[in-house]
Formats: sequence, C-alpha cells, structure tokens
Amino acid sequence: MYQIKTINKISPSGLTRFAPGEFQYGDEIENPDAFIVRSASLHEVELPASLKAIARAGAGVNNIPVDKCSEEGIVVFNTPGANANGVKELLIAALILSSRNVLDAVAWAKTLKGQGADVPKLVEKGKKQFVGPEIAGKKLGVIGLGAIGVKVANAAHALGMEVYGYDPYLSVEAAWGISQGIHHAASLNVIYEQCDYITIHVPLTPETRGTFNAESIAAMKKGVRLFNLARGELAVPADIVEALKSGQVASYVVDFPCDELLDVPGVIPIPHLGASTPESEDNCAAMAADELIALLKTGAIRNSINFPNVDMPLSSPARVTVIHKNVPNMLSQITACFANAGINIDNIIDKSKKEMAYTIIDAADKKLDAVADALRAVDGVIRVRVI
Ligand SMILES: NC(=O)c1ccc[n+]([C@@H]2O[C@H](COP(=O)([O-])OP(=O)(O)OC[C@H]3O[C@@H](n4cnc5c(N)ncnc54)[C@H](O)[C@@H]3O)[C@@H](O)[C@H]2O)c1
Ligand SMILES: O=C(O)[C@H](O)COP(=O)(O)O
Repeated sequence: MYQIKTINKISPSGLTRFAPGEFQYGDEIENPDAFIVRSASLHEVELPASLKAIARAGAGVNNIPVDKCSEEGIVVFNTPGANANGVKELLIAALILSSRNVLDAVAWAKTLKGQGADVPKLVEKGKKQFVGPEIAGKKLGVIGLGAIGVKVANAAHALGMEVYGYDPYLSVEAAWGISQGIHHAASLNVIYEQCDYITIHVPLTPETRGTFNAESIAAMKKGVRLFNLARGELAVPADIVEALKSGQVASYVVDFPCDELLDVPGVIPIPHLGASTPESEDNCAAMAADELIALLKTGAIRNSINFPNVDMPLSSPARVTVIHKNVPNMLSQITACFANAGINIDNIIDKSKKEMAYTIIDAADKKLDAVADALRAVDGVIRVRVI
C-alpha cells in the first residue's frame, strides 16, 4: 500500500482520490512514498529514504529543496495554473482597494461610531480625503506572463486598462492565451517608465529576487502603485519603505507581509490569501493527488519541476523506471542490464531535463529483481523502481 504524508492541510478533493486499500494518507505516516504539501518549508525537513515524490499543491516551489530532491531521485511536482484564477481575482480587488483607498477609508468610517445622527454628515464631509483614481484608462505593467500573469493582463484589459506585459521566457501555451491588445514590453524599463500600476507574477529565483528595489523603483513613474502577490522576497522591504515615505511609490500591496512592512502607511498587507479559495484549494489538491497516483502506480511523470514529462501506456506484464544522470552512455548501459539477464524489452522511453533523465522500460518477464540490482550498480543511476 502506498503511503502519502500530508504536510499541510490538504483539501479532501485531493485526498479522496487516493483509493482506500491502495493508498494510506495522513500527517503521521511513517516511511512515506510521497509528501503532499502547500507552503510549509521542507528545507530543514529530513527526506526519508522511502520518499519518491513531493507534490506541491500550488505553484511556487521555493519551499522545497529541489536540487537536493534531484540528487536523491525524488520527483517534485507542482500544480500549474490550478490556483491562477484565485490569485487573479485577488489582484483585481487589490488594484481597486489600493487605487480608491478603500481600506483606509473603511477604517476611518469605523472611527465615526458613536456620533449618532451626525454620521451621514461626517461621512460626506470626510470622504474627500480618500478620493482615488479609477483604473480604466491607466497603464498596468505585468511582470511574468505565466498562468497568473496572463489572466491578470486579460482581466485588467477587459476592465479598460492599457496593459504592458514583460516575460523573456514566455511559453508558447501562455502566448496563445494573451488577449490581442496587450502591449509587449521588450524590457523591464518599458514597464517602469510607462506604467501607473505594476504587478509581478514570477517565481522566486536568484534572478527575480529583489526585483522591486531602490534602483528599479527610481526608474518608475512617481506615485506608482506596486502589487506583489507572488513572493515577499521579490521586493526589498527597506527600499519599499523609503519609496513610500518619499511618495515615489503610492502604495504597495503584498500577499507575503513581513514585520518591517506591517505598520507602514501605504502598505496593504494581505495574509497570503491568493490561493485561499475553496476552488483553488480543491483544484491544487486534486491535481497534486493525480500526479502522485500516476507516478506511484505507473511511473508516469506529469508537471514535474525537476524531471521531464514522461508517460507510456502500460501494456507489458512488468515495468522498471530508472532515474539517472543526464550523461552519455546511460541508455546503452541500462539496456545492457536487460540483455545480460536475457530479458526482452517490449517498450522503452527515455527523456531528460537539464542534469536529470528518466527511463521507463516495459518487459515481458516479471522477474526483474536481478535486473534492478544490476541497474542500481550502474554509475549515474540514482533510483530504480520495479512497478
Ligand atoms: N499569493 C499566492 O497565493 C500565490 C498563488 C500562486 C502563485 N503564487 C506565486 O506566483 C508565481 C507565479 O505563479 P504562476 O502560476 O503564474 O506561475 P507560472 O510558472 O505559470 O508563471 C511564471 C512566469 O514567470 C515568468 N518568468 C520567470 N522568470 C522571469 C523573469 N525574470 N522576468 C519575467 N518573467 C519571468 C515565466 O516565464 C512564467 O511565464 C509563483 O511562482 C508563486 O511564487 C502566489
Ligand atoms: O505558490 C502558491 O501556489 C501560493 O503561494 C499558494 O500557497 P498556499 O498553497 O500555501 O496557499
């Protein structure tokens, strides 16, 4: 029976896909075959020898030690696009909350409690301090046109904004989804120079860390409004504070607040609610569960961060999967292990992604233990499973 350890609370929409009798899940599982996790950090967590996969029910994988997992032959999945609509909707709300000063205005309105019949009069007198611009006709820069960025760009365009998108690694699939009418920004500077509102939807990487910093903010229009529903580390908090003080930035909406920003005027700190909708939680959990079920039952890899997508219909009595380094001569050594054992290979598929590669071999003979041992002895082979 496959053992799935839940690291965060995972929606039943995902967990109920693990068929009883085939899978067991819970937060106290010992010797797990797989982890299913949301935002909990796994960087300090011991990865047991039994662990074959980690499914991140969500998009960002900066909470997972991906390089270490690759070295140990652990397949890391995420759930592309499964929570994108949730984040898009929060971003649209954030544009309006920020632009129309809604939160400060609501907080002020509450201070009128106790003024009795004067409240309507006080409201009318005081409202002028919260006047803020409409978003229609204003320029929005979207940095990162992936699952979320494309939805944000299209939705803002539909609300009448003039949208500029920047993504030097734009996928063909994402490109198909971008509305006509979204401007292509060839560099970040185009976004910085042109846009009244700038939102960032990229993964946290060494390249993207600190994108909103003193230098980039200085290149932006005075009074720009910044939105970061992606990761706190994409901005430098001290630089944001300075820019809010000087008026260079009018407001900063962040879904990953840190202590330094919480009480700063102009900061709208949201407690990481981007994907906290029943729909996103269900979608992510279901996709993550399906990825684990496919890997554990058939060896198929779909939506992995560190391994290629590999799938092959299972039509032979036995299957072996081999995780190995992407170096010369691996495939011939792998097939030689079968040849030496006198076992015919029915089907084989091998794919690579960066330094890692994955082979699925279907064989007519079920007695594969000796072959598996021979495969494990090949230099460069990291993990062998007989399914
Ligand atoms: N607040 C939340 O709850 C929440 C929810 C989902 C995702 N996120 C964050 O948002 C990020 C994006 O999510 P997604 O689902 O759109 O991911 P995605 O992988 O579909 O899109 C990311 C896009 O960023 C682009 N990109 C990468 N490096 C870039 C760079 N240097 N400059 C410009 N573009 C770059 C990629 O080409 C890709 O198109 C996630 O990595 C995660 O950190 C937050
Ligand atoms: O990267 C993500 O998908 C989001 O940050 C969502 O995180 P959560 O699953 O903890 O809500």
